[in-house]
Amino acid sequence: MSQPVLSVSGLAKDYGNGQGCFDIDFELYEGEVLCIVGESGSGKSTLLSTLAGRLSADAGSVRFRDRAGSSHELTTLAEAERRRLARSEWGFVTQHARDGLRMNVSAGANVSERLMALGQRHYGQLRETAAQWLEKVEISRERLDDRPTAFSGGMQQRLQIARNLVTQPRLVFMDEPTGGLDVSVQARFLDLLRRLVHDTGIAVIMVTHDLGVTRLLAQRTLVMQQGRVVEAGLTDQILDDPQHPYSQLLVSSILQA
Ligand SMILES: Nc1ncnc2c1ncn2[C@@H]1O[C@H](COP(=O)(O)OP(=O)(O)OP(=O)(O)O)[C@@H](O)[C@H]1O
Repeated sequence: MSQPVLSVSGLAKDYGNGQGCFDIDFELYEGEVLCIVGESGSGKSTLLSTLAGRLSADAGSVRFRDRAGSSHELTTLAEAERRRLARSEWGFVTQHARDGLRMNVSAGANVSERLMALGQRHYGQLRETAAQWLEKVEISRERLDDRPTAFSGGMQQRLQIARNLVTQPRLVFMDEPTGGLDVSVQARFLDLLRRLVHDTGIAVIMVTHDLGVTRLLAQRTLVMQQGRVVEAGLTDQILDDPQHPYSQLLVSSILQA
């Protein structure tokens, strides 16, 4: 088996009030989608932000293997290096598009920004790559010069995906990317995401409340309660035969809904 993209051991973020995330261990491989589920306040977003270096860790290790095979310890990475990796090797898709997009520049500029940050300067090529990525996320290339404010919620989320995937990252963090979308738009968005993961081989770590999303996308799932992982394993096993009482509760509450 290939080396993991991410190896996490003993990771903790302690807000000092007993809240945060603690003793987190897992590995993530290329092409794999891992969902983090759990009730509100269980530490899912804290874990995601700590993994991505947006919050500083208080203990443990997060080792990231880049495309060239070099390994980086993310918990002690210098800020400039973290920014470089964040632009080139990973992406971050937020629940609210306004947090992940630049709303007052064009869709094309949103998609090209990361390429420009990596040194691409040829205007015609940037525009063509941006147009191709809009089409990949099912937005007409005619909309290249429109601002995201003129897009629907589903289109904005698809634009965020294009903005993040254009640099072919190894790993994409997603925080409730379907949270603000209505059900029919969600289904189409999830289909697209599944196809892109399959085609590009990216690894994804996704926080979600929605076990339907987990079932559809994730090979593996972490169940969190009060800042800790109470159950981890294959998604089908966790959803069909949960072992921990809290996972059983979570699954049965969905079945009853
Ligand atoms: N900056 C902070 N300082 C202190 N406590 C915090 C801070 N941010 C979050 N917390 C607490 O840490 C716990 C975990 O929060 P977090 O946002 O990670 O949970 P979550 O599982 O993502 O919740 P939700 O599903 O509602 O987004 C919560 O009890 C929250 O109140």
